[in-house]
Formats: sequence, structure tokens, C-alpha cells
Amino acid sequence: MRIVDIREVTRPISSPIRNAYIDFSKMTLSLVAVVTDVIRDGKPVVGYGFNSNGRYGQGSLIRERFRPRILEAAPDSLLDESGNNLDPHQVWACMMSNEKPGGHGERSVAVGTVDMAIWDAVAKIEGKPLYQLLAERYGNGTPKREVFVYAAGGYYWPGQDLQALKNEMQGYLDRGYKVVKKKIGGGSLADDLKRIEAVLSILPAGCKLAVDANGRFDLKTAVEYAKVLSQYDLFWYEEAGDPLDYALQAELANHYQGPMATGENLFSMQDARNLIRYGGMRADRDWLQFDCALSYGLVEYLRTLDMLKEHGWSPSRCIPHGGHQMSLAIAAGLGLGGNESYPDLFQPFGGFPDGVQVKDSIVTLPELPGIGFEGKADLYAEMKALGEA
Ligand SMILES: O=C([O-])CC(=O)C(=O)O
Ligand SMILES: [Mg+2]
Repeated sequence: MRIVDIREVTRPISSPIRNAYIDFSKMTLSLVAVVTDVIRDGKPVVGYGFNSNGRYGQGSLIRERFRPRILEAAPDSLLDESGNNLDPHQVWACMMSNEKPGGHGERSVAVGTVDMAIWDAVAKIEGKPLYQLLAERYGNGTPKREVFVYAAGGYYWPGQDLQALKNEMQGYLDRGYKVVKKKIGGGSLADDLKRIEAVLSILPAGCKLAVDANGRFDLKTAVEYAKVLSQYDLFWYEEAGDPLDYALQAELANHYQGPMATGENLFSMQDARNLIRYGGMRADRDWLQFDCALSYGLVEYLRTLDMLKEHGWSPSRCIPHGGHQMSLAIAAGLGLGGNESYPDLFQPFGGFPDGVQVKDSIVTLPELPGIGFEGKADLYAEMKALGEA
């Protein structure tokens, strides 16, 4: 078998929202199709991938470096031992040939996007859900199809008042979520507190709020917020300072006893390892949000999970950023603590297969081959236009 083509298209996922650092008025993503010559149900198997929100489409890197490397490689060098399927680790090594270490910037997003499509193809060729394949190859053999999800929103919308914020959050509760997230750091502390209290005022017992500063704060501000946020029983306090400022994160732990979360902007195992070594994160309560779609894909994420294990961290402390089905499959296959979800944003790319309902903040993954994109009609329509044209 061989890869016949790799196609990329850059799509808008823009909206007028902003967090403490960026607005999303020009946000895009790359959608990738990896076309193989393997025939299933009378059609070539095509794997699909896309990158998460927050970084932009990676078309030029994919077209200039990663696509040609794969297509120019000897087809057999990309296969597993059976010779009947791709080996994602070999494809990854091929993409990363002649790439120096460090400086993980945008290329990790390009590689992560192609890697997602490779895993989708591999699981489809095996005729299994990706979560099943992962549980068999790297997990305990049995996936856990019920995955915790929380609703991320609470962005700064133009003109949104407190009532509109409450309505937004109520909408998530009505759809079955028990944990909701809102942004902080995009206004004054006093305004943020009004917004936090507005949300808390509508949360029933058993439901929780997480807050996300998107790396905006210096140490002084992060600590100021920590002191005030300590009065609430928050689900977590996320990305207070710059993602690479491990000393800030470590110092913050001296001022905030509740759970903290970070990692969505760490794009390699090595960066994640530095967070674990130097960031003062606490394995008994904190959360790790590394997102494979931004950070060299699942091949690298497997290395990150191994690194975590060596440092005494359970995969159940990981709740990835990004709200995509790839991380849902990894969560189900390898026992992560859950996944992010953006019920009202970044469509059609985020979310779940059609008909999957959130109940008590849990989704149950259906048995679809691959990652499961074909189960979401609006998403699959976009994918099919690229991959089956
Ligand atoms: O607003 C963003 O860039 C997304 C984000 O931080 C998250 O989902 O945690
Ligand atoms: Mg975040």
C-alpha cells in the first residue's frame, strides 16, 4: 500500500470573540486529507486531520516541507511490519528528517495536523475506532468509551453583558455539561470578578467553573488573581502566565492551593518535560492540557505520556486543549482525564459525532472506524470535498 496524495486547505474559523491575549477575527485552520490506495467499501481510505484553534492554518509548511517528504519517501519505508498499513512513527520520522531540535513554533502544528490524518487512516485500514486501536497497542486493551467533557466558552464578546454571559453558560448546563469555563484577564480584576460571580450565581450544586487567563499575567498579577480566586471553589485556574515561564508557574503554587491547569501552548515532549521538572505542577490536583494537534501529533503525545509516567503522573491528569475528536479518541483509548469541548465555537470542526449527547458532563463515543469524523455530517461534508474530490 502507499500514500497517493496529501491535500491541505486553509479554512476560516473566525468569530468576534477575544480572550486575554488574542481575538479570533482572522483565525484559520488547516484541514488535511491523506489519500491512500487501500480500498474499503469500494472507496480509497482517506485519513483526515485538522489543527486546533489558537494557531493558524499551516498550509505553506505542509506544502513546502512535510507533504513532499512523505510523498518522496520510498512507500515501503512508511509501513508497519505487516506491510499492510502505515506506521505513524515511521511517517513522523520521515516528516521530521532534516529538522533540528528545539524551537518548536509552528512546525509542530503542521506535523500534528498531518499526524492526525495518518492515525485516522491507520485505524480505518484496521477497520476499528482509533480509541480501540490505541487501547490495544498502547493501553490496557480495553477503551473506556465514556469521556468527561467540559464546556469552554465565556469569551469576551463585543457588547456581552452579565445577563448574556449567564445565558451562554446556562445553555451549556442545559446541554448536559457540569463544568464550564470562562476567560479572565481580558478586563480589570474587578470586572472579571463580576463576571465570575455572575456565572457562579447560576451554577447548581455539583457544577463547577474553570477560569483561563491565556498566559496574560506577569507574576504580580497572577498572584493577585490567585489570592482573590482562592475564595471560590474553582475547577481550575488556567494558564496564568507565559506558557514557557516555569518559574512563574512554580511560584504561583505557593499562592494558590486549588487546582491549576496549563500546557496548551507547550508543543513538544521536551517543553512538557520542562514544565513537569521546573513548573511546580502538583500531580495530586493539577491538570495538563497538551494538545496533540498543536504539538507534533499523537506520535509525540505518546512520548509525552511516557515522560509523565516516569515522573509519577497519571494520564488521568491530562485534559487536552482543543475540543477535537482526536483527543476524545486518545482519552477513551489511553485513559486521559477528559477533553475540552466548545459547544458554540469553531464549527464544524469541534464537537462530537451526530447524536452523541452530553449527560452529566460525560459523552459515550460511538463505534465508528478511525477517529469518527464520518459521524459528524457537517464536518464530513468539508472533509469529503477535499479528500474524495
Ligand atoms: O482561547 C483560546 O485560545 C483557547 C483556550 O485557551 C482554551 O481552549 O483553553
Ligand atoms: Mg486555555
